Amino acid sequence: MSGPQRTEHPPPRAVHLGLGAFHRAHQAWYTQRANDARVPADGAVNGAVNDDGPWGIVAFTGRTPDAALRLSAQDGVYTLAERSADGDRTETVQSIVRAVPGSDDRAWLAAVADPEVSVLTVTVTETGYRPGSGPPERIARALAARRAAGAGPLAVVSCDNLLGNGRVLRDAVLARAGTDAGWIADAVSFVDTVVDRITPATTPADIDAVRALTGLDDPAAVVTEPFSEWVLAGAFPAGRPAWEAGGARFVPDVRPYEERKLWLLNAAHSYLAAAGRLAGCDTIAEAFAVPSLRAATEALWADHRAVIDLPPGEVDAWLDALRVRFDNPRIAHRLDQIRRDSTAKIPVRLLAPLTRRETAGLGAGDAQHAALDAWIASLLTLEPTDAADAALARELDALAPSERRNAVIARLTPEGTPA
Ligand SMILES: NC(=O)c1ccc[n+]([C@@H]2O[C@H](COP(=O)([O-])OP(=O)(O)OC[C@H]3O[C@@H](n4cnc5c(N)ncnc54)[C@H](O)[C@@H]3O)[C@@H](O)[C@H]2O)c1
Ligand SMILES: O=P(O)(O)OC[C@@H](O)[C@@H](O)[C@H](O)[C@H](O)CO
Repeated sequence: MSGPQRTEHPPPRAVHLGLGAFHRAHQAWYTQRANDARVPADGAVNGAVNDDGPWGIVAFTGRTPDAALRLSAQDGVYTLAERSADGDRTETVQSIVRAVPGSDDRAWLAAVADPEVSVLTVTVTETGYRPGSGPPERIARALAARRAAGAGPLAVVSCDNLLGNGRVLRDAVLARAGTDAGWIADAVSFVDTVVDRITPATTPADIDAVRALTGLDDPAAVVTEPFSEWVLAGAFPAGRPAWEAGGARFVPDVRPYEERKLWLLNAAHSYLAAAGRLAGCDTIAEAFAVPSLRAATEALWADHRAVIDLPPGEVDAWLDALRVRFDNPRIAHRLDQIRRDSTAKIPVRLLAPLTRRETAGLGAGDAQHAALDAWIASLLTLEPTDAADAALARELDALAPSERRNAVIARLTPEGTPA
């Protein structure tokens, strides 16, 4: 049986770091949409961006080469299955033109230094921005190579679940840039984004489902939900794909949208991952179907929405859609995947909105405290997923139960949470 076949050859004009399921379901899919919506050179796509040809992506893995090897074996082409509660719809994505193991440093530097490349997207998880983690240093070295090649300005687009992801990445890269810092500050734009599309890790059952639907053998297939959102703020000094064609929105400031997404969706995910696993559930849909967990999630949403700066009707509509997304029983988003590296996620998802409530004079919400307590209980009870979770669990274990929540708040609350 054969795999998906390439029929389009867009030239490499974008680079990605962190080739995983989400890049295939999100940025590469938006780029495919932009390529599909191409109009003659003098036309405009959705009235927003003049089209100047198709865009191909050279995508690098972050840590393990597996995704690059799988995708290379099928020339970068893969199947995306959109899974709703009623069924699956498949399409072929051809925007990734090369998939490269992250260990190939020479290819990495050459790709970013290519003058035809004008966008670098990044998905390296929350841990990839921790002090001392590899991606900022790798990006700084690649930007130095770009400067040396005289390849001109570039936009770097963080697509990870952080508050102010562009600013955080910019600070981390500049801190490692040495004598290139001045050039980077002038020539490289760091774009803030809100990214949203629930995309679990692909399973063998997903590959079987794609085979049954398409007749193709595709170990690089990705299964995702129909919902998708991308909100961006920042400059693209050398151009970009017409991502509006897939529904991306360009706004002056992403802050209210990122708080809505991280404090409603991701906060609930982390709460359900902790409390749901303790209750014996495996997936978000299972946990959200437990009445007490659903009620606690609704209470957490009530605490958080009080400090989200968007019209109430807009938040209502977004939450209505979110309930449908969480209820989708055919998206098996495993709680064990969501609770990975939780020490890096809780500051953004639970502690920043807690600080915001306090600075707004509302005080911490009861549901926020309950969610933190559930997370602490999960840390102390379940197998840790990384060294940071294990170290924190040891620390909390040595404290009296009544001291643990305050210790977490004191230790992990992010500095500079905007009031
Ligand atoms: N999957 C989703 O539903 C989803 C939705 C929105 C945003 N995101 C963002 O995308 C990220 C990746 O999600 P995914 O589903 O593609 O995961 P994945 O495990 O499929 O891929 C993650 C990629 O990041 C690399 N990586 C991980 N930690 C790294 C580190 N410390 N340094 C360098 N590279 C590292 C991995 O090697 C891999 O290439 C998430 O952490 C999140 O920030 C994911
Ligand atoms: O991908 P992570 O590990 O940052 O977080 C797990 C989930 O909360 C996350 O992937 C959501 O599904 C996603 O942010 C939805 O857009």
